[in-house]
Amino acid sequence: MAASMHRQTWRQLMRLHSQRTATLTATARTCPRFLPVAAPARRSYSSNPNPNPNSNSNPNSGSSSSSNPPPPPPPRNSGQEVKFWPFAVLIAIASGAYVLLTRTRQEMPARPNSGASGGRGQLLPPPSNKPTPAFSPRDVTVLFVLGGPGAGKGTQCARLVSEYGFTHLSAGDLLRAEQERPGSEFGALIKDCIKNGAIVPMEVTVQLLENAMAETIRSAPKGSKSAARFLIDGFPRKMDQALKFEEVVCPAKLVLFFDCPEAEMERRLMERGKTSGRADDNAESIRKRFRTFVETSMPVVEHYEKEGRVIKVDATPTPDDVYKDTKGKLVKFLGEGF
Ligand SMILES: Nc1ncnc2c1ncn2[C@@H]1O[C@H](COP(=O)(O)OP(=O)(O)OP(=O)(O)O)[C@@H](O)[C@H]1O
Ligand SMILES: O=c1ccn([C@@H]2O[C@H](COP(=O)(O)O)[C@@H](O)[C@H]2O)c(=O)[nH]1
Repeated sequence: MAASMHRQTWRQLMRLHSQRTATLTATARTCPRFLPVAAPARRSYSSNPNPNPNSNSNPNSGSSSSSNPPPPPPPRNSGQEVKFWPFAVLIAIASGAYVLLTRTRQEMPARPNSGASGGRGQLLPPPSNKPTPAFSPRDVTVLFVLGGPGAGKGTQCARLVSEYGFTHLSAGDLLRAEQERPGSEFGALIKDCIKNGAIVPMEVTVQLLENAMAETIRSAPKGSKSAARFLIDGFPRKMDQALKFEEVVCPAKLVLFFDCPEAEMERRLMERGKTSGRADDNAESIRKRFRTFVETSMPVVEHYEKEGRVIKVDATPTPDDVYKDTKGKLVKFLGEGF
């Protein structure tokens, strides 16, 4: 008996549900914009599927007889219209809060240094991406010394040091020292690059040079003239090194370029290789070094030539003659006693 009543109740509920769905679908078809808004449909939702509460047209309602099951239990809002004003109030509060928030955001100054120009706050200037060089060219003079392998850079630097009191820093020597330094994490990399005439990643070489310059200046007697004048030999050999060094270490005053034919350089290097003990003074390494020089280092010389910062010296004559020429050109460029 109880089970049969239960089944009846479910049947009624199901009928009710299909009627309601049919009404909603019909409304949506004729007025699609109602579709997403569920609330209006609820307005007619009452315990009685008949919109007219007095009507008795529902076959399952009205004069109940003992054969008819009792009406289904009313939904929770039975006998009451669903109250919409609380929703309206909630929506109004939420909208108000949203508008307020939007206005406040518009009035906030843009985040400093964000690059945004919107907002009414005072913006800080955008940060400069250019770092300040470690040494100012007002206090420190840097001359780059370039030329092919064996052109005689080291030979001429030694003479300038003894006559004019420059500090000579050879990038190759610094790399070889780093390669031999116990515990160096770059030892193997440097060794491999030198043997193959390849360029060591610029970060390593630029840092070694900066450290050497700082150490020279730090340990020099007060007022020492040579401590602040550097001949940077065999560097920069690649454009990225040139740009990086001038950006973070010190802008160079000029480039001293020793120009020498390959055949002469090869002859000198093969001769030097008899006693130098250098891993790259052999025919195979020399060939690779020449190639790197032409492809990677000459563009650096050309870059500085375009800027009018190159002093070119013919490096074929004897060391004495090359030196005479070098001095004369430096005097012209930098002045007597440079
Ligand atoms: N003008 C010259 N005439 C003849 N031999 C020279 C001359 N200048 C230098 N040399 C000799 O050539 C060899 C290479 O010279 P140096 O070491 O000065 O060249 P480098 O350009 O510094 O070479 P690297 O780039 O390999 O370090 C040395 O043995 C040196 O004595
Ligand atoms: O800036 C540099 C300078 C040098 N190297 C490497 O060292 C060797 C030897 O240089 P030398 O000037 O002839 O002593 C060179 O062939 C390069 O492999 C470098 O990587 N970066």
